[in-house]
Order: sequence, then structure tokens, then C-alpha cells
Amino acid sequence: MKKINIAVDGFSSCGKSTIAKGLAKELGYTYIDSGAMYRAVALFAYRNGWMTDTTIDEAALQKHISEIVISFETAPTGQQETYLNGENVEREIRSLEIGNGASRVSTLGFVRKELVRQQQAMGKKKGVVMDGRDIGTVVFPDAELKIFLTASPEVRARRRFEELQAKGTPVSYEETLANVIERDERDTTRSESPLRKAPDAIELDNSNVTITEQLQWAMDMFNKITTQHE
Ligand SMILES: Nc1ncnc2c1ncn2[C@@H]1O[C@H](COP(=O)(O)OP(=O)(O)O)[C@@H](O)[C@H]1O
Ligand SMILES: Nc1ccn([C@@H]2O[C@H](COP(=O)(O)OP(=O)(O)O)[C@@H](O)[C@H]2O)c(=O)n1
Repeated sequence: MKKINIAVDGFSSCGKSTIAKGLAKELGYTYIDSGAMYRAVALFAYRNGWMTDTTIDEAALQKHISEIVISFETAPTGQQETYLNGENVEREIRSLEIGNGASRVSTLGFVRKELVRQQQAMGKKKGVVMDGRDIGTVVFPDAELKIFLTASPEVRARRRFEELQAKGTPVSYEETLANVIERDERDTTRSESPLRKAPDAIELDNSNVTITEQLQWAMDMFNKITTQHE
């Protein structure tokens, strides 16, 4: 069957990567975590001293943006891991600090331009499931299937908090909720590619939907769309 591209967008911590990875596994497609790419840029900027919790040296980051090479590799556990210039940074990029840094660097036009260029190249041959904020609107506006996920901020913060706790990261639920709310606000109000539901995206509020049910729902949507395209 002819492969398609699938865009999964939505708010922070609502299950985008869970549904995207599930679809990729079922379909034999490639999963790409575009958020990990923004997180890697933030880590790069922090490490080089071009970013603090309150400032960004935009000129320095812009000058060095082409030195950032981001790739993904599958670990023996089957987990996909993010590499920054050849170094496995998967664990480091998942902190709340780097999540917030990602949301801050993602407001910069030159950062988005470079990452969107790389993401579009990854989707050229189709067969890609990519999750993020602007996949259905900017990266793959022609994606045959677009999913937009939502859930209440409290539900999302609880999920992320439990995930970080399981990894042994010392955070509180309140900090996690504040991080989710701050990023939602910045991601939806920035001038460069703000988080929006594409007009042709199918929305799912998964506040009361299990992981198994949401994957089944997504597979049903995939089957419906691909039958229409045949
Ligand atoms: N429908 C769901 N119900 C409960 N927990 C979920 C659901 N979908 C995802 N999760 C969990 O929520 C957390 C965040 O999911 P993730 O896919 O990483 O979100 P995102 O990619 O949107 O940030 C993970 O721990 C994941 O297992
Ligand atoms: N396509 C994308 C993906 C992420 N991002 C930014 O990167 C940040 C981190 O994205 P993420 O997908 O890893 O975040 P979570 O939803 O996993 O918490 C977001 O808060 C966005 O600001 C973006 O602007 N565009």
C-alpha cells in the first residue's frame, strides 16, 4: 500500500509521542519526535552559555545553528533516542528546564526555519509519523492524516509528573503543572508558527481515553483515510 505522512500535533504532555510511536510500530513507519529537536537546540544553547533561564543570545545561536546535527537511533530496548552531534542526550533533554528552553528557542524564526527544513527532508519519502506543534500546519501541510490531541492541563501535568517521577527526576506536581501552563501559553501565542489545529485535523480529547483506546481510534482514522485515498 502507498505510504502516507501522519502529523500528530497538540499541547504539551498530552500523549502525542505515545500515539505517534504506536502508529509507527503498527504501520512499520518511521517515528520522528520534532519536540526532541527543539529540546536538543535548547540544550546546545545552554551548554554553550548562549541561554540562561531568562536570556538568549540570539546572535550567537543564529551564528552556530548550522553546527547542530540532530539524529535519532533505536536503543536495544527498542526506545528511540536523540543524539546531538553524535552524543546521546535523550535523558538530559527530558527535564522541565530543557522543555521550557525548547519552548523559548522555538519562538525564534531562524531556529524554526532550520528544523522545519530538516523535518521536511525526513518526510520526503513518506511513511513518517511526526509529532509536534506545527506538523499539520507548517511541516507537512499535505499530510494525509492529521491528528490533534488535547486533554486538560491538570491531566497532562499529572501524566508528565508521573513519568518524571518514574525516571527518578525530583519534581513536584505543582512545578510540572506550572511548566505545562507556561509552555501552552507561549506555544499558542508566539508569532512564528503558533500551535493551532489544522482545519483538516481530527481532534481527540484523550482526558478519559486509555492508551490502547487512543491507538485503536488512530488506527481506525488511518484505515478510513487510506481507504479514501485508494
Ligand atoms: N491516553 C492516555 N492515558 C493516560 N496516560 C497517557 C495517555 N497517553 C499518554 N499517556 C502518558 O502520558 C505521558 C506523556 O505522554 P507523551 O506521549 O510523552 O506526551 P507528549 O508527546 O504529548 O508530550 C506518558 O507517560 C504517557 O505514557
Ligand atoms: N514541532 C514543534 C515541536 C516542539 N516545539 C516546541 O518544543 C517544546 C518541546 O516540545 P515537546 O513535544 O518535546 O514537548 P512535550 O509535549 O513532549 O512536553 C514545545 O513546548 C514547543 O515550544 C515546537 O515549537 N514545534
